[in-house]
Amino acid sequence: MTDSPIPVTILSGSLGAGKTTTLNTVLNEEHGLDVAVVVNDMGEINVDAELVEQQSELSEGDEEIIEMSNGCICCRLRGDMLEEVGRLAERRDFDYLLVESSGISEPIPVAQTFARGFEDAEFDPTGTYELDTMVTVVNAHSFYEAFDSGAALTADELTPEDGRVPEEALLDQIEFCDVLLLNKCDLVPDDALDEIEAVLERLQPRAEIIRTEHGSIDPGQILDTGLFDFDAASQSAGWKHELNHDHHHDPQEEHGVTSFTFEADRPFHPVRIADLLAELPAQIIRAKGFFWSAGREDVAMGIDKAGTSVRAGPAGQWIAALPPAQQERYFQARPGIEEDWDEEWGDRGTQLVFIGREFDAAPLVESLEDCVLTDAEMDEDWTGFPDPFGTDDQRELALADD
Ligand SMILES: Nc1nc2c(ncn2[C@@H]2O[C@H](COP(=O)(O)OP(=O)(O)OP(=O)(O)O)[C@@H](O)[C@H]2O)c(=O)[nH]1
Repeated sequence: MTDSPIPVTILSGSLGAGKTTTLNTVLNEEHGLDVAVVVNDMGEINVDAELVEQQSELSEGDEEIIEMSNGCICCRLRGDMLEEVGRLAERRDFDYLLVESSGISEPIPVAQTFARGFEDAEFDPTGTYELDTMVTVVNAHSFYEAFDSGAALTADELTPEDGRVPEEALLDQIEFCDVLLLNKCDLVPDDALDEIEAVLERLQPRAEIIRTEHGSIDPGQILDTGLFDFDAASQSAGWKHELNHDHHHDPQEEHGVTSFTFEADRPFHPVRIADLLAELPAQIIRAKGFFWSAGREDVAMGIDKAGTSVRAGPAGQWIAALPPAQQERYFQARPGIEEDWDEEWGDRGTQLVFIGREFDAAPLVESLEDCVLTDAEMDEDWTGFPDPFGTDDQRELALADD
């Protein structure tokens, strides 16, 4: 074997989406590679690793499976995983590493672990491993059911360690990957698949979308693709595209999928916007961005809607609220910032992206406009407004089963 870095493919996706099935299919296909497998399962017993062992005819001894339980590789197990892959690398008797991450893993820390190492770990993977492909397996059937009933997008019942909900983990995984496998296509009618694919394209314009049944793919579609690019992946979320390119603020409708950006220079009334956010239609699959809530002239409020979960709360400081010396640093680091700088209010303002299906954007835009302060309210003392948003962090506003 040569000393060139060992390529790594990471498989993400919610519980039951078909990660293990895909893994088994790929391992059983002719791929001409000696593949080592690391499986991260959150359960006490690592069922997945057992399944992989039973199904993938390991008698030849050309595949090695490392099991990791009781934690998630994006959180507690980051160091452990590096230790394992470090141990594997010492032997170097394989030429490809395939990692199945738990359904609730955040893809960015997992990718970072391979691409940039992890400070507390003894093993530094850079140079030894090279992230090749980030794959997210999407359960087409859950999407279909969610579309039909406004139910959650994922059947995953585990809660990520940082208190996020599984739907947020799924959206993160969709928004940060190179290949999206739309699995369980056998359980969904073709016209619904077209619609799901249109939604996925809007959520993640950069990813290659492949429809699968029982994880059946050509191994070359996820092994040795050379597709991974950290910076490109970090910018690939559809909502970032919408925010960064102000080419269309008018609602864009295609294949039943609508997206638009809402902007305002004046603040929202805190109660009105909180009510609106709690009542966002189920057809809005993704909402992201920041807003100015009257009375909160120090912090920018953030919104994060992923499927049925909606969070809102303090997300960062307005540059205009920082001490002058710090402001100066922002001006230098981000030329062009002055263009949108208001003489009185600086960078305070609102920019929100909404992505959904079969919804009429006009009434929502109108409702958002009604949340903006009126001329009379602009002259009022905003500190007198009741403020339903918490002070700590973005918090859950509404859940599907509530
Ligand atoms: N009908 C149908 N069933 C599938 C398909 N892919 C997987 N399954 C089944 O769905 C169930 C879950 O599949 P897994 O591969 O274990 O899913 P996973 O993502 O690895 O799940 P966890 O490891 O538990 O998070 C299994 O019973 C599979 O046989 C598919 O395309 N169609």
